[in-house]
Amino acid sequence: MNVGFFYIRNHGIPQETIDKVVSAMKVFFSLPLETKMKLYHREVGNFRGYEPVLDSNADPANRGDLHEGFEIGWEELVPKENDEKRANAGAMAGTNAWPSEPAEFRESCLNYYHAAIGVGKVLFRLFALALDLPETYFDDKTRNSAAAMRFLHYPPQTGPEDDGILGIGAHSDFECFTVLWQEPDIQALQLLNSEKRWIEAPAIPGTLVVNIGDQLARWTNDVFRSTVHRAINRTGVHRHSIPLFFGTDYLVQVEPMPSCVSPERPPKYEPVAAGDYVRQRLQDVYYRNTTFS
Ligand SMILES: O=C(O)CCC(=O)C(=O)O
Ligand SMILES: [Fe+2]
Repeated sequence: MNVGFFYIRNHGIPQETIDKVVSAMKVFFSLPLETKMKLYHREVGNFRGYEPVLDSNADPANRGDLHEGFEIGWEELVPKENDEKRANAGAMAGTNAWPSEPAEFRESCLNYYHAAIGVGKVLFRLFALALDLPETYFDDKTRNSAAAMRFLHYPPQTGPEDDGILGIGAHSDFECFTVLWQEPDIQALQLLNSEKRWIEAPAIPGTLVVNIGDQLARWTNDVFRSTVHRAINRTGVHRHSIPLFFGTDYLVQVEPMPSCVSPERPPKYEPVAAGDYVRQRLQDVYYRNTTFS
């Protein structure tokens, strides 16, 4: 409920699942730019696919973000007939675009994706209990797993502090919460504390970092608050991270829940359909003022 991130240990995701996805993404990012650009997200659509360095810009005060990325949404490892989840994804519907190499990329990514979704489902139950709601409150609002995952590579950064380029500029996340794997012992992530000072969120081996996003802040009328963060990689070595943005189903109306509204705490946010909200925020990041727009 305060500004900050929290860490999870013993999250249950096997180390092998993590090792496999991390090595697969490192191979993918080492491919020639022209190979990766075959999956360019502006051609794939709906924010899926490859994003080159300086393609996004999270902070409108900046010039661009010094990372490359690859983004996916919901997909079963073994497709089911009548995949209801995908059919129902509303404003953010779309299929993933996969590279042909490394061969194990899709399987490694989806194994990790579904393991991390499992962690997110547990967290939703804990958030419900923390709000004095029934434990299953979010279950029917998170059936279609509106969950996007990014694989990120931050090259080491050497430019001056004030040139308007960071690994990822200051922002808060758009969905309910983010489950983040960061490469152990490589410091890059920072968050803005209540005194408006940047403090480090260390990359503690064996943990996942969780931060609250704007959907949950809107939904709970700021009982849970989203925390502004950024990443700067000045370590001299390459750094990778994997955020999973766990949201509510895209068709759900996100509006301050009655238990979070009172005469002393009037509603701060207008209702908005979850998918429209996420889409608009992504559009800002990718189509605002980057070198590519
Ligand atoms: O790479 C990180 O540690 C943070 C990434 C992030 O904030 C984001 O993708 O929204
Ligand atoms: Fe973020």
